[in-house]
Amino acid sequence: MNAREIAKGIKVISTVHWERRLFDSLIPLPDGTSYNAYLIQGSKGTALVDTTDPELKHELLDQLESVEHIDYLVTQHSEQDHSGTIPDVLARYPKAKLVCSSKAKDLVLTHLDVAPERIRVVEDGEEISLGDKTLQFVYTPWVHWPETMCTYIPQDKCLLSCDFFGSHVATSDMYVTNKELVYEAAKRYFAEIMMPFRNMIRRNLDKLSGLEIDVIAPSHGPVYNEPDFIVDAYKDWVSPSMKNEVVLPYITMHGSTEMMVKYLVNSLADRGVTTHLFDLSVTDIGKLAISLVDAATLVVGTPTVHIGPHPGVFYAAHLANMLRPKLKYAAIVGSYGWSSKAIEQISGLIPNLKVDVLGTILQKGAPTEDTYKQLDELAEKIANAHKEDELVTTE
Ligand SMILES: Cc1cc2nc3c(=O)[nH]c(=O)nc-3n(C[C@H](O)[C@H](O)[C@H](O)COP(=O)(O)O)c2cc1C
Repeated sequence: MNAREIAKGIKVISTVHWERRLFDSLIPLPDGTSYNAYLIQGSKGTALVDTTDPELKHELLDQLESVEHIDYLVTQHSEQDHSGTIPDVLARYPKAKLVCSSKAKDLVLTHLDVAPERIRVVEDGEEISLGDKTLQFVYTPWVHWPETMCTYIPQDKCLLSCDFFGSHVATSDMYVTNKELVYEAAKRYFAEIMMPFRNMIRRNLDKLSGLEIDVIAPSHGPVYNEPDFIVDAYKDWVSPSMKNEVVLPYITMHGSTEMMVKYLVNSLADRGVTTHLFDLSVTDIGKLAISLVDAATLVVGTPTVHIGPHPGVFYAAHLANMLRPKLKYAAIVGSYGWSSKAIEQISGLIPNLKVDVLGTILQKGAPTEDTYKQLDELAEKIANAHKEDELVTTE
């Protein structure tokens, strides 16, 4: 995209990765993504904040063709999708200083080919004046690496937020136009890389609440000219409150586990509980992560394979453990043929989840009338636990 002005003297240079479908070899990207760099031209100096993924470096360098001089190249986050083109930008502008947080210096030096003498470390709250524009640096650690910082430009009430508030959306729109799409993409991004640092993010939100912000300009996805939309969403995601929802990832090889989980979904629905059901053999793992942001209960469904859970369930259980969602309750259901350690092994995979186990139902072969009775009892326990906690149902 051509550089576009979000305020006088502040331009977004968005390099759009329309066709990318996987991020960090981990996060599915159904809607592609973009990497945003910001050019700030003050009366006495020019800064570029962040760069782009090396795959798209020529798009950024082309946009900088008309920019003769850069005094500062600010790197808010050292991950290569924003920092990978730093060596090329520094080579183009030999007098530019690379500005970063104290923790970022080591990451930059170990990940990129940058001369140490070109680096200027800024502390939390430090400012750099560009004349009629000021760059105010706000440390926001663990969004989602330890070194991350935001840049606030008080004259324009503009916050450059890097990954914080970002969304993986490839779009030609500069500002958010499709709120539903951006909400889901931002929630996916939060779920997959920021949820484990929920408490730190809450602290960072508190820190930013002291700033007057008209525009949030993230490093992925469109710019927010109505920042409350995304700030309120983040406040909700990091709040301790949970919803009257069950997340149910499962796998089946011959249908028995599937009969059990589908019965359970109906039984829960009859009791007013919403279930997000995911067949792990086909599911988008990002959707599973999104549903873990709000849910109170995790139910895992698995057949037994070589004594333990199906390998696909291993992955999902490990992911849930790693993402540390709010979750308060759990249960395990499934089918086996002759001998199983599936329940013990799944329990061992989720030590980070401080959950009350409301039931385990392991059926030999296909479900029977007694299995369905047990599933109704489990649904009743889950619904009662949610009621006692006064969990709300999503509208
Ligand atoms: C490759 C494979 C390995 C299995 N290993 C075990 C096992 O170690 N212990 C066991 O009790 N059942 C084992 N089974 C049997 C299944 O757990 C059983 O058929 C179960 O009912 C399948 O559930 P499903 O219909 O949901 O796929 C195995 C089945 C397959 C296909």
